[in-house]
Amino acid sequence: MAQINPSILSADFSRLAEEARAVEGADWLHVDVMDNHFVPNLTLGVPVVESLSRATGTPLDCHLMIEDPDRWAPQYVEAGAGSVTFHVEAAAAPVRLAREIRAKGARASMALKPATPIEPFEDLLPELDMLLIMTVEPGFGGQAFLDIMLPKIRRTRELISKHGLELWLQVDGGVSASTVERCAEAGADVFVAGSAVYGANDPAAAVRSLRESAERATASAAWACGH
Ligand SMILES: O=C(CO)[C@@H](O)[C@H](O)COP(=O)(O)O
Ligand SMILES: [Fe+2]
Repeated sequence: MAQINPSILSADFSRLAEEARAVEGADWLHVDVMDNHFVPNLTLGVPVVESLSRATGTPLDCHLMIEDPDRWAPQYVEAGAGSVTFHVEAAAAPVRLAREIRAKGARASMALKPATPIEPFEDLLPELDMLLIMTVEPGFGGQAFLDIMLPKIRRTRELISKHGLELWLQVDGGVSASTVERCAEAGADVFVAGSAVYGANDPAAAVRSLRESAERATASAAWACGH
């Protein structure tokens, strides 16, 4: 079952609660936390996540593009996030951190920037509930999808199948009506979409349409046979 997670980064920050409610029916609300160190952009932090979690019934999928996630990630669980993603490039102790996120009651997820390969992290996969493959350089919404990431999505799906894991495979960056099917065919099952949802006249309809396209592509994909 394909999941669509609208990214609040493309919403109007002066009306966050309203914008969160505009995508009710989405599986998760994707919240991009940027610290202007790990990426050259600054967004929001723990107090805003706390308020958002009270303002919407949609669970929060927090994507931490920050340094020192070992210190900060647990605070996002306490603030109400249902899923917390840290970047492996920034984490000092990714296994310990994933275990701590899970122990606090959230789904633990690890992200890879475009130039970070999956292979060195094969043994970590059982510690995770989701793996995020960035399909743009992290930092900004509205960038063009990097189709050179498709082989990495494919290889990651093969590793997940090889180990018989339930792990979700998320793609983030440039996901739209014209790229979602290729991501689904390659093996992704969770799709973050910022500009493709909040740039649409009807964001909730955009979510439904992306989900339909992803599910159609998944149904005919070799990786999903018997999934
Ligand atoms: O993490 C990020 C960017 O760093 C993303 O979540 C973007 O916010 C996705 O926006 P679009 O590429 O879909 O416009
Ligand atoms: Fe993101």
